[in-house]
Amino acid sequence: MGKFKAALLQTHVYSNKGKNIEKAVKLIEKVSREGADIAVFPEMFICPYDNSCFREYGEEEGGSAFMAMSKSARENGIYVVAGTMPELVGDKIYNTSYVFDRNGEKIAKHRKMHLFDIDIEGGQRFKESDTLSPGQEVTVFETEFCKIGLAVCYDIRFPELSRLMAMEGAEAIIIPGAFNMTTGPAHWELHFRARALDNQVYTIGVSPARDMEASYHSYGNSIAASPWGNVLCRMDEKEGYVIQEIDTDYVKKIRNELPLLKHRRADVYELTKINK
Ligand SMILES: NC(=O)CCC(=O)C(=O)O
Repeated sequence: MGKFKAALLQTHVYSNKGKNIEKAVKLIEKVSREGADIAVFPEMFICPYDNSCFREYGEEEGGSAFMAMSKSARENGIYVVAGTMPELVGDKIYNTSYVFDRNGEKIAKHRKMHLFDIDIEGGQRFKESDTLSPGQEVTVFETEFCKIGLAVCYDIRFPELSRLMAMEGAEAIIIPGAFNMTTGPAHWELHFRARALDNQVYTIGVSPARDMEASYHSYGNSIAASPWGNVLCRMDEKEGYVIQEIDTDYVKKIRNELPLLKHRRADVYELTKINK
């Protein structure tokens, strides 16, 4: 089974958590009827992307958003990559993405590893580390189509992480994200194409729609790039969705024709995970 359809769901994030969940459930139903195999939501799809909101909107694993996504995956027989939500663990908050299979079972969980702390003169400033803690795990999950890597937004800027996922067998990498109006126009597409090209994988990035009333202005532009480095689809800033076909046979073809991963000089350099 080499082909699957991924729905990139560029949702508007309301200040009402329940409304965001309700809308997500309806969207899952809609795209599954339209033939999608995997529904992908954006970073913080149930919560405004604002440090002052993360604790209030957050939940422990198994909370209301988690359960709604699991139930909806099961009822519609579709994989759900539940964007991210603030995960509460004691005093800590993680920016966490859960993946549910067609039976509604949680099959993966990625806590954003690289915290988004930037301060660009005249542009975007954000300090996730004021409220969030970093994850420690590289995340790759199995589907009947292929192995898929999972990371969150700023994680895409660290090529080692995508390379580790490719080395663990990922043929696609899914990234719920929320770039902004300073770095988005400059780097968003470039990163998705670069990680796709250097690892010969599909990359899929899903953002919230832009809301100029919000404190953080998401770039939008949800995107999929091919293992050849081409853009397959790219949205604008508005709410909506795209269903994109992914063909894992094409990954194998590109890797056979241009065997970059085989040509690595493992005798000269290496990349290893540190198990603490
Ligand atoms: N939410 C994020 O991690 C934003 C990352 C971002 O905008 C970037 O430039 O990187």
